[in-house]
Amino acid sequence: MTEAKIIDGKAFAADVRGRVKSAVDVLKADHGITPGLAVVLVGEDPASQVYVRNKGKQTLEAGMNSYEFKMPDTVSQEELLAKVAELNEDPAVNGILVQLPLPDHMDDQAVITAIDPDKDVDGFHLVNVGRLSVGATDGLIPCTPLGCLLMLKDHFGGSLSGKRAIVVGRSNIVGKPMFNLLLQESCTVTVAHSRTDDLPGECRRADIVVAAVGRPEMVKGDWIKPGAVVIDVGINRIEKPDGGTRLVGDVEFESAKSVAGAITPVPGGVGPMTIACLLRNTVTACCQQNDIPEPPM
Ligand SMILES: Nc1nc2c(c(=O)[nH]1)N[C@@H](CN(C=O)c1ccc(C(=O)N[C@@H](CCC(=O)O)C(=O)O)cc1)CN2
Repeated sequence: MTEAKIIDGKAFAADVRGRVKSAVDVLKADHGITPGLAVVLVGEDPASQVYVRNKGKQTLEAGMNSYEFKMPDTVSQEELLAKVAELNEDPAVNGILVQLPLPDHMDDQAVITAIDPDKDVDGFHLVNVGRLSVGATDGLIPCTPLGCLLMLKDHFGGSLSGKRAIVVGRSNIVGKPMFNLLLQESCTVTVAHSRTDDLPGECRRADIVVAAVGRPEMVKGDWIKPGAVVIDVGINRIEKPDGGTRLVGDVEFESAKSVAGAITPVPGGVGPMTIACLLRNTVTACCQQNDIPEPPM
């Protein structure tokens, strides 16, 4: 049997960033506008520090302005909300992102709700959730599901119409928006979760499997229909027998790749698309705020 095509998320993300840069060049040349992205980091979480650093670097590389705000984890929610309010009013800032997770004393939803929905480049605000759920075209779409969709559309040559898809996981950040995006593409979509009966059987019916459940290597190769496309959103750090650690997805890659038609690896699959789509959303937000057509990306 032939092995699955490995979908190279790093290369795909680099391509998206290149298109974003070209769009930014058009905005600068034709409209004299440079999009700006503000990222707020609260606390010292090492992984979050890396993600925020990469966001700033890639924003600048795309030719946009990057504004980074670091706050200690002792900061009060009121102080964070005041920063968000200031950024909402700043015309140089087209996109605002508060890095998650926030410290325990903060209410994530209250902070997200404080962001101007038109600057909510994470697509987490209830207004954007609502826009996505009714198929509105002016919403900002959460970056990770958007990245998955772009990879799927590329694989299938543009149309997903009629495909049977399963999303394993029902989180607000990935599972639910992924469901809405696939439904809009005229897929027949199942959302599976911890209470789903016969999860392997449900997966075996799907042409597209999106695994976003947060459990290391839960989806096994014999759950995959031969030739199906597997998008693995999981990023789980597990211990190796020698005492070190390694990253694995929610799919058992080795067994799945000998059955699937195409599969994303972890690392190097969906992960890099998250930041690329954040840059894309920042350009989208900037165009909407200035009432100018979005250059193709
Ligand atoms: N406000 C937000 N917070 C968080 C988001 C988000 O989209 N918005 N997502 C994650 C973190 N994240 C970006 O913020 C992110 C996660 C992973 C990657 C990535 O490229 N991962 C690599 C592996 C990295 C490693 O070696 O550890 C990969 O999968 O290849 C990019 C961005 C939570 N918070």
